Amino acid sequence: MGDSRNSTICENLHQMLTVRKSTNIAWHKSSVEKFDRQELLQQKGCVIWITGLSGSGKSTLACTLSRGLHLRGKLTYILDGDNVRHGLNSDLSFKVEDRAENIRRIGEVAKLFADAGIICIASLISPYRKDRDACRALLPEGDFIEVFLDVPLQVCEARDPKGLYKLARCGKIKGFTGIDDPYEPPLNCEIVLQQKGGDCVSPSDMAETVISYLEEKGYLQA
Ligand SMILES: Nc1ncnc2c1ncn2[C@@H]1O[C@H](COP(=O)(O)OS(=O)(=O)O)[C@@H](OP(=O)(O)O)[C@H]1O
Ligand SMILES: Nc1ncnc2c1ncn2[C@@H]1O[C@H](COP(=O)(O)OP(=O)(O)O)[C@@H](O)[C@H]1O
Repeated sequence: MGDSRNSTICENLHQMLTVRKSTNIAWHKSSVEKFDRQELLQQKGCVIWITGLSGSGKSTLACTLSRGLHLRGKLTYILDGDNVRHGLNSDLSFKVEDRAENIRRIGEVAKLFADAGIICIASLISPYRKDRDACRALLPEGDFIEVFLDVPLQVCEARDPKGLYKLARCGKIKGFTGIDDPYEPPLNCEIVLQQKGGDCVSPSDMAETVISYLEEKGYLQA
């Protein structure tokens, strides 16, 4: 009973957040389009969406990937969940509806970056499949590249670089992903990165896997 009431409240809140309130608006076209910007940059705009548990290595991969692409002369921009929550999303908590809004806003911003011709790297837990799929739906087919950092909870917890798992385990943080809040792994994403037989795969090897994918799909040329 309580659960179904909570989920109705969440659904209503979600609808309130996503209902369109801007009316009487028109779309203005520019004489400089995405195609022109991509020609200028010699690359194709897209979104690389890195999802995974806290401590799985999302920020590390985002930075390594950004550096690797930069060295190849490609323009990137990172939208890291932790960082965006310092500014644009500082009004959002970790409740289910606030996580949904965090992801929705980052998805919309990522879409703008991709339209600018930039390779946008979004790294955030984004624990719900529905929210990630909604971001995918914002972009043209192929331009949303979901990368799942498939690192087991025990490994993330052993790393615990910020001490957050420890706080979550002793109840000082409530609703921590993987402990007392859900994480829904992707069912069919573009890239899955895992450790190999218990050995760590280095962040630069992981970044190379992503760069090879981008190369193969033609994103590193106009
Ligand atoms: N309750 C709870 N659950 C998970 N994570 C928490 C929580 N509270 C704070 N943090 C810190 O916030 C970072 C995750 O922010 P995100 O914006 O990526 O989260 S989400 O996508 O909205 O779920 C996450 O950063 P990462 O460790 O880099 O993932 C944590 O540092
Ligand atoms: N491929 C990897 N192999 C081993 N350790 C890693 C790897 N990537 C990141 N780490 C380490 O794991 C910890 C969490 O990484 P971080 O990038 O902050 O994760 P997240 O952004 O998902 O919370 C850090 O101490 C980092 O040095």
